[in-house]
Amino acid sequence: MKWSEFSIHTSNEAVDAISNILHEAGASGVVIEDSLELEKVREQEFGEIYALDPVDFPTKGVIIKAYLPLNSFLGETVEEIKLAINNLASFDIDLGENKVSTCEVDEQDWSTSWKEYYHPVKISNRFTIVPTWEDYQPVESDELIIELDPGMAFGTGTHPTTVMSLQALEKHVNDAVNVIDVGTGSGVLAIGAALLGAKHVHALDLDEVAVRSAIENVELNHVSNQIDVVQGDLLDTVKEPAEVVVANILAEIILTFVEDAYTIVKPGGIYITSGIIEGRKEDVKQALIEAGFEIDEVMMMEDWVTIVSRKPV
Ligand SMILES: C[S@@+](CC[C@H](N)C(=O)[O-])C[C@H]1O[C@@H](n2cnc3c(N)ncnc32)[C@H](O)[C@@H]1O
Repeated sequence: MKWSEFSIHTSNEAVDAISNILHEAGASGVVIEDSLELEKVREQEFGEIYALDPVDFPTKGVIIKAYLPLNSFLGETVEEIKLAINNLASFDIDLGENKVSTCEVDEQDWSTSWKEYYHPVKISNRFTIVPTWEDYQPVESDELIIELDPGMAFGTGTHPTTVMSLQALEKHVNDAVNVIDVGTGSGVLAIGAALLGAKHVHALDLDEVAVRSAIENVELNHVSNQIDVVQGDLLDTVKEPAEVVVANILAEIILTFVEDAYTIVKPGGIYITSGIIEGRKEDVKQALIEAGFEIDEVMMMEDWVTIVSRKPV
């Protein structure tokens, strides 16, 4: 079968909105590539492992790739997608380079082309993200392996906002805590929390494609007994408070539920907010403090920020 490959060079800020447009246009999966990341990752080979050095990644925007079946509606669909993307500018969303290109590919080409790019990536002291087709053996005795299939949807798990969230989870999750993962996407953070020993993880996402992808990844990583994945809007499905709550969503969305988040974090517990573009850091910090949280740590990678806050006892 023939497919049309869309490559959209845009800004970090526009990723969620453009991914939604592509999903709505019928794309079966959307993959986000930091434009310099793949190049750097390939250059910095250390044996089988590729190291990500946060300070080494200048911001050049991202490339979003999506695949649509080649059929008689394609011309119309391409025009609709371009129009919808250009309309985002009227919501003050920076579109960066805003270059859209398409080309024709065979299914076999794109389903195997991922394999040239993605290799095991060590993203923190303990976590290594391994594509499903790689036969990887842990190097360290306490190393934790998260298996993901970047071809399915929602990226490789190596986006700065995901990496910082996993690094924060590594510090705060142990076998005494329950975790809530708001906007689970591929399920990568929920899986990470389960591998760190969390008693239970409640993972949720608004997007049903994300929910399906997360369920598949949870099964792939053999952590179904610790995680439930549901479709839900923000905290609607949350029944019990937890010691650790993580939300890797955009600042605009985080700001809408800071007070509700405060009620579902147990006293003494941790709230990890990620997906915050640098320009919104102070707004989110301020909102967290006003809701009653104390700021524990502010992490930065490229122009992304993760804020770890604590609910006082
Ligand atoms: C930036 S992705 C993060 C995915 C994953 N947690 C990670 O760290 O890689 C944000 C996710 O939030 C989800 N999302 C957006 N709005 C939401 C809402 N109102 N309720 C639940 N999930 C939402 C999106 O569908 C997307 O999967």
